[in-house]
Amino acid sequence: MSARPSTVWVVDDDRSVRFVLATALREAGYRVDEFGGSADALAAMAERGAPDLLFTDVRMPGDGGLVLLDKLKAQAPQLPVVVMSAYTDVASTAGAFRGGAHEFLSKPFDLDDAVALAARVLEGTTTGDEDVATAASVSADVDTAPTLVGSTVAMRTLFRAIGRLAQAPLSVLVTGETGTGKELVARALHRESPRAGKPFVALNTAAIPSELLESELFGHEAGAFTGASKRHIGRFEQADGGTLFLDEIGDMPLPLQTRLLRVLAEGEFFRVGGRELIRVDVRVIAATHQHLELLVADGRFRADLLHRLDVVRLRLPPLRERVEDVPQLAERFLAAAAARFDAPPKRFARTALERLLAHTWPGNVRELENLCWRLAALAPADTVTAADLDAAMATGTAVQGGATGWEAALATWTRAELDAGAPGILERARETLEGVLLDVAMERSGGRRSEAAARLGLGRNTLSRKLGPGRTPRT
Ligand SMILES: Nc1ncnc2c1ncn2[C@@H]1O[C@H](COP(=O)(O)OP(=O)(O)OP(=O)(O)O)[C@@H](O)[C@H]1O
Repeated sequence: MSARPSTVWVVDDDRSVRFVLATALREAGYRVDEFGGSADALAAMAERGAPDLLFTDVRMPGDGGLVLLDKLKAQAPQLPVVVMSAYTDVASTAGAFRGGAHEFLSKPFDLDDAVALAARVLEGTTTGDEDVATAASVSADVDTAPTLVGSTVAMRTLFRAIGRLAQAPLSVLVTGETGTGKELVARALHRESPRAGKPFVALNTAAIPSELLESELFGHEAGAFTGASKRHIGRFEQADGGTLFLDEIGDMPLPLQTRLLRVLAEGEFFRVGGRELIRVDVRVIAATHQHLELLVADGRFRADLLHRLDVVRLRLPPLRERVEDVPQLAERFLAAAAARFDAPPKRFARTALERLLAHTWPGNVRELENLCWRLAALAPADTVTAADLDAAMATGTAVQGGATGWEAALATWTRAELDAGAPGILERARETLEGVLLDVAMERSGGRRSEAAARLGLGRNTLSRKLGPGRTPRT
C-alpha cells in the first residue's frame, strides 16, 4: 500500500453491515467513512472529492445503490464501486455491471473476502474487467424467458460472471451435463447484453441431420440442391445483430467446423449456392456436454475452432453438486405448473423433500422440472408425499427408458397409443389399471369383497360400485 492510506467509503442503511465492514477495512489499514444513504455520500463527495473505493448497498431508502452508482459514475467515472446485495440473480448483477460497478459482492459476504477484494481493487490487480464493466448501457429486458434460479456459491458465481460477460462481445463456451441449464445461461447472456433488442437464435447441432446443417446455418438459394425450391435464410442471418446459440457443438461434422471457423474469423459468408457475400454481426455462444479437448485429441474437433469459441468458458455444475438449490428450484417449477393448471401450488412434505435432496439427478434440472410437472398433474393432494414422489419418479424412469417391469410396459403402450393418435388414452389407461388391481385383489382374497377392498385400501361400497353386478374379471 502507498504512504497515504487509501480512503474507502461504505454506504449502507443497515448499520450493522456498515459497522462490521468498516471495522474490518480499518483494521486492514484503510481510512474508512460510513454513510447511511446515497444523499450523504453524494454530499460528502461534493465537499471533499471522491474516495479511492466505494462499497454500496443496493436497496436503501431514498436513492438506491444503482441510482447512486449512476450519479457517482457521472461525477467520478474512474471511481471503483463495489455493489453489495442479497439479490444475486442475473438481472441484479447484470444491472450493477451495466451501471459500471467494478465488482458485485453477494450478501451475506465473508469479511475476509470483502477486504481482499478491496486490496485487489486498490492495488489495481482485478482482472482488467474495468472495460467490460463500464461498457455500453442497455435497453430494458425484452425477453421473458424463465430466470435462472439458484443461491449456492457456484450459482452466484455464475450469475456474476453472466452479468459481467453479457456486456462484452466475447464468444462464450458453456459446458455442463445435459439439463444443467446451458441454454438458459445463453439466453441470460443475451437478455442482459446490448444485443437484447435483437434476435436470440438457437440451433441444436445434434438434432439436425448433417447434410442439412450447412444450409440451416448459412441458408441457401433457390435451386442450390435438389429440393431447395425457395431461398432459405440461415440461422446466422436470422441472428444478425443478436446472438446465435449453437448447442451440442461437439456433434458438428468436421467439414462444417472448417466453414464455421472461417465465418467466425471473417464475419461473412455465401449462402449455399449463392454468390452474394453476406455480412453479419453475430455473437456466438456455443454449448456442449462433451469434453471438447478429448474430441480434439481424437481428431474429431478442430483445435482452432475450440480456441475461437472458448474465449470465455462457463461451467455449469451438475445438480448433484448443488443440491441445496433443489428446494428452491422445485418450488419454482411447482408454482409454474400450478399457474398453468390454474390451481394452488403443491408443497413437499418433509420426507419427500429429504428424498429429493438424496437423489443424484442424472438428468439434472430438466429431470427435476419434469418431475415437478408430473407431480403437479398427478399427486392427489396439495402436499406431495414421499409415496407420490416414488410413483412419479418411477414413471419418469419409465419414460427415460431405464425402467423394468410394468412401468416399462406402460411406457411402451403409451408410446404406441400416442403414435397411433388414439383418443382418450389417460381414461383408458386408468380403467385398465384399476381393473387389473381389482381383479387381482379379488382373486387373492378368494372373491371376498370386504377383504379385497381392505387390502386395496378402498371402502367396500366403493369396491362394489366399481366391480358392478356382473363384471367379468380380466385375469
Ligand atoms: N438454474 C435454473 N433455474 C431455473 N430453471 C432452470 C435452471 N437450469 C435449468 N433450468 C430449466 O431446466 C430445463 C433444462 O435447461 P436447458 O435446456 O437450459 O439445459 P441444457 O443444459 O441446455 O440441456 P441440454 O444439454 O440437454 O440441451 C429448462 O426447462 C430450463 O428452463
